[in-house]
Amino acid sequence: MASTKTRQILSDGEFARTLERLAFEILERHDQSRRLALVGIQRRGVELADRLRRLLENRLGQEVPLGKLDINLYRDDWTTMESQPRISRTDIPFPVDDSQIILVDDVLYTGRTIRAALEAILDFGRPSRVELLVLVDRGHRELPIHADYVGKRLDTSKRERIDVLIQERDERDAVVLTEE
Ligand SMILES: O=P(O)(O)OC[C@H]1O[C@H](OP(=O)(O)OP(=O)(O)O)[C@H](O)[C@@H]1O
Ligand SMILES: O=c1cc[nH]c(=O)[nH]1
Repeated sequence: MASTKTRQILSDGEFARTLERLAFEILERHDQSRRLALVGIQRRGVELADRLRRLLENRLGQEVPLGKLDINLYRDDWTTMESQPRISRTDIPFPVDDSQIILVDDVLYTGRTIRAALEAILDFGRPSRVELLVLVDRGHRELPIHADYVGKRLDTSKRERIDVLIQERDERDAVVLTEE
């Protein structure tokens, strides 16, 4: 049996501080914006976006709309996937036209999830701008996609896997690298 080695990349304290820094970076660029909205990609992007929303609302003193996106139907490997795509929920409860959207996901790897997410968002309307925030950018892009806000950049090998654990779903906050 192949052995696996696991290493913690972010502890719960580092995780919280990283989200606070990312919220400050958003505020630096979106000072007075009333058209700011967050969209989390299912699954853990949604919980991350919700954490960021609370941090932003505390600072801005105004509500920041939060949407959820399930990109499974937009995947470019849909027809070759062995199992049926898992359908969770898409809910965009704000007008997308002219909004400034920050798309939130846990890990950026090939970029194919983000490509699909952009296609999904554009089906709802025409935002004035879309930016990307990820907790971990692990490299190995297969498309010309980059993140505007990055929690942690990691040089990884393709044999490694990054898992983001989040309290609301996994009972603790952490980022873990597994080498197979
Ligand atoms: O840049 P990419 O190569 O597209 O990879 C990044 C995506 O992979 C993971 O999702 P996964 O498909 O594992 O589903 P999950 O979020 O439901 O666990 C992760 O949450 C990102 O959304
Ligand atoms: O390492 C990886 C690659 C894709 N998606 C993840 O969540 N982790």
